[in-house]
Amino acid sequence: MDIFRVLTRGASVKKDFNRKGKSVDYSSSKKTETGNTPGTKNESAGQIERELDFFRNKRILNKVEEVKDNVTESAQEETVSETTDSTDDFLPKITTFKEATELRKSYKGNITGEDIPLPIGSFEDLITRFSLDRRLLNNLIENHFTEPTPIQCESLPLALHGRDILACAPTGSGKTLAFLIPLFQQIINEKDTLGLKGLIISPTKELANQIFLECVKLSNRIYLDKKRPLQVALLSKSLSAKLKNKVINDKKYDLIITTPLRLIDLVKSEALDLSKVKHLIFDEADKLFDKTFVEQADDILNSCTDPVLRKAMFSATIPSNVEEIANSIMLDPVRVIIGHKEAANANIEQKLVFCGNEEGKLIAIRQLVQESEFKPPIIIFLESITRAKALYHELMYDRMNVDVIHAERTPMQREKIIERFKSGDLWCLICTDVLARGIDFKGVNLVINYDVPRTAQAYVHRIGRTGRGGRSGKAITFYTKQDSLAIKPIINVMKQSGCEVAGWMDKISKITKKEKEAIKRGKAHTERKQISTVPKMDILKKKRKREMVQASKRRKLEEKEDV
Ligand SMILES: Nc1ncnc2c1ncn2[C@@H]1O[C@H](COP(=O)(O)OP(=O)(O)OP(=O)(O)O)[C@@H](O)[C@H]1O
Repeated sequence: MDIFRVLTRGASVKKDFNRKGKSVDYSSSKKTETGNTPGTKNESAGQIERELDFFRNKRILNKVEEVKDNVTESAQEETVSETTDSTDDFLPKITTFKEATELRKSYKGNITGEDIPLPIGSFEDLITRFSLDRRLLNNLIENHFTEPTPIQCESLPLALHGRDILACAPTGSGKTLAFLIPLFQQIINEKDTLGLKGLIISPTKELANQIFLECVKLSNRIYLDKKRPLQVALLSKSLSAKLKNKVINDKKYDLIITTPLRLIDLVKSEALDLSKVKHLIFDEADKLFDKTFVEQADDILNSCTDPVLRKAMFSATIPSNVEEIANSIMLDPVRVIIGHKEAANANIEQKLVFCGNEEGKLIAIRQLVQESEFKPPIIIFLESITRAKALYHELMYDRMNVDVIHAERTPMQREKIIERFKSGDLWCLICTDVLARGIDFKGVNLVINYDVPRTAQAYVHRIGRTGRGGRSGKAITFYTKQDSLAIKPIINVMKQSGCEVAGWMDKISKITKKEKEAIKRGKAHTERKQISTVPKMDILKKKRKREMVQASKRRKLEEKEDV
């Protein structure tokens, strides 16, 4: 239980994103990641914390201490000071095209577009090249973000040069900071303009909330002038109401994070003015430009009327139709691809399990529970609310520590369950695709696709809830006879991600044109039999009993009416 709690606690579990595949020197530490001094807690927990404290090298701890000292001295100071210069000796700077090519080769970066700036080799590189605000750098280091990930190396200089960006990088590779860091710097640069300057659009409330929490970390102690802190808001129901009723002035905020519908509603009721927005970011862009959201995304674009509006789209999957849309709405965009566009995160071990039929899936999951493979925390994805509920009842019946999240649960219930899962009180989370995108649970060990996802993209995002921040993870996908077409795109993702694929899988993975069309039209997924281990005879007996009770009630009523 201790191990589980430590593995799943809300605090960051970070691993070096060393781009050259070298390991970091994890020398002895002064403090653990949570700030506890080793030895003050029980030994086993302390041991585990040390193992998970990936940033526990002397260099970084010294830097954090140094930053803390500086921050207390000058919390509201804006200018970049010499503190950072002392780090020049160990932090790489990219100054030539040759160095840039080498770096890009190391992380398989494919960057296309006109006048592409050099990537950065370190966060400190941003100081010399872009006069990065020291308080922003301090906040990064204090939160143990000491080295940029590949997508950050590329996106930061691009955004700070004011370029439109279409970025595709693996799940869990740090895309959030890739758009947040330059956005904060730009808001600081535009401090003389009052009102909303930046907008981040997310497809789900959960993800919007998570991005907001990252913003809170980054904006700590940043003031735009002596009295005015940089103001970030999550567009919640209550904030919407306050803005509508003019309880809050809409000029109060510099940056807002929101889901599309809530924003459109405010704009239509003229409670929020987007005409000064200069930075518009679509996180999970392919979702926001698919048929569910595209109209709302279009409305948002039309409401942001500033002529120098900069746009950025980020996702782990960017299908070609989204690229076309991006090219039509962006100005000279730069396309950043890290790794293979159609692949899953390489840190995830992927596996397919044939279960024959629906009953076989329940047997398979119960078998997994008996085996060492079933290591919490675990997320299980299903294709519908009904099925998620049904599996929840089955596993509850087995006395498993499990809960379920889907669109029918209230925001409060969803929030509480997520908290319990993060803190380690909940071992196994069943959900629909509502949690498939963007959500950053630290240390999820296993993702189970109880139902084969409908698209290769959905698969990449679902399994991307594990193997995040440089950690490893495992994904198991159940399939039955009726999924013979649906698993073909999944096998192709596995191949692209470098997984070992058996000969028979390779053979069946070839998709004909006709099959491609069928998959597109949703024909690969026929209706599934309901989830239940109760034998058919028992279901029939129950049904007959229910009908008999109803018939008897009806008869009694008729008799009464006759009297
Ligand atoms: N430079 C960094 N150094 C260390 N950890 C980082 C860095 N950047 C991001 N992280 C951590 O990596 C994890 C994954 O980041 P993030 O959620 O931004 O991934 P993502 O690429 O947006 O994934 P997804 O595609 O699933 O949305 C987070 O816990 C984040 O705090």
